[in-house]
Amino acid sequence: MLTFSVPPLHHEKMDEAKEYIDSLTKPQGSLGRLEELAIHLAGMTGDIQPEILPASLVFCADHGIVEENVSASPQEVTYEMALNMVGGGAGISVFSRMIGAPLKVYDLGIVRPVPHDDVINKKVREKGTANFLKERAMTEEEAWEAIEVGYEAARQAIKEGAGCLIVGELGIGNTTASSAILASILDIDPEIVAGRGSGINDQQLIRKIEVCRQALALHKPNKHDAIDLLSKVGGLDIAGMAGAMVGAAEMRTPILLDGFICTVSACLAELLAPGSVDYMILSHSSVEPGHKIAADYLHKKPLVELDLRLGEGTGAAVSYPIIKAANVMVKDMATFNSARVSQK
Ligand SMILES: O=C(O)c1ccc[n+]([C@@H]2O[C@H](COP(=O)([O-])O)[C@@H](O)[C@H]2O)c1
Ligand SMILES: Cc1cc2nc[nH]c2cc1C
Repeated sequence: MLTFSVPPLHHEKMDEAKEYIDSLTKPQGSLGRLEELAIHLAGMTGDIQPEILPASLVFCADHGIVEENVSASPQEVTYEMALNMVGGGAGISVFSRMIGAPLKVYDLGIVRPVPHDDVINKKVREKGTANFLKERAMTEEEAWEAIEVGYEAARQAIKEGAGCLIVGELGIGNTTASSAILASILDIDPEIVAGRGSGINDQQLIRKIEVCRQALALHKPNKHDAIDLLSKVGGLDIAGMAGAMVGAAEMRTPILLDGFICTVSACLAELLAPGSVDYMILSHSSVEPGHKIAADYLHKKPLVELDLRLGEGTGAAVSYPIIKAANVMVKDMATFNSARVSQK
């Protein structure tokens, strides 16, 4: 079992960054949220002009709950899309290339062996999670193992030079697990958070809500305990992402959150290691209704709204140039003094 320790934000550096930003050639505050972002980056990294090279980490796994007809897509899509990701043709592949982020794809429990060296084999369960309407999704030991895979993946990416992590997922059925987790954490009816995922019909949505209700009634997870939640109604991909976030937060590395599943993982990361949330930036707002609810719970405001619902880390990769804009503002803009611009 790992024990975590997340450092607090560096408040002195945040004050220093604010003062420096006010000396740049622009009316004070005129770069709005970019200024807030630059101050936040300083607090996270402890550096007012940090290097924020991006890296994308995608955690893939299958979900036994798909037996309950809660997804629009066949389970094979997890396997097929993992290959597409490393083949360069998935959304996260092209957006990672666009921003110069190396992409690593981890298999935590895709139901089939994946015959490609670039899909990193870290299977915690050969057949993915169990159907949590009938039994626990996984054991507590397996939840820890999946967290550890993510934790080590983040540490490795940061050691290899990453200064900003894009954390994504792939797993048919994972919006059902995420809905159950979030409803449990917030003590609300699953109807409030469950949505259409990759595109289910009305009848399937009713079933998805009922599946979540019944699973929560059966397992009664402890909403304060990430391991209990993950092992009872979670997913290996969701656990991997939570571990990666904790690993990044411990190393003062900014984390760009993506959509619904990713943001639910962020809630779990905060349960595992309080303070992790300080190292997170929410990239966009997903169409999935639970995303806004999870974001509000974490007190996070999305940078952009593009009506995305793909997952994989795509919204984070697409939004990275905004973070980079905040970074070049503070690195490259002239000051009133250096450019000899008059100031009142
Ligand atoms: O990130 C999101 O907000 C998001 C919303 C809906 C669907 N997804 C993706 O779609 C898959 C899960 O959808 P589903 O309907 O099978 O639960 C999974 O692979 C996610 O990456 C992702
Ligand atoms: C094609 C496809 C790609 C995905 N990427 C993440 N979830 C997905 C679901 C589907 C169906």
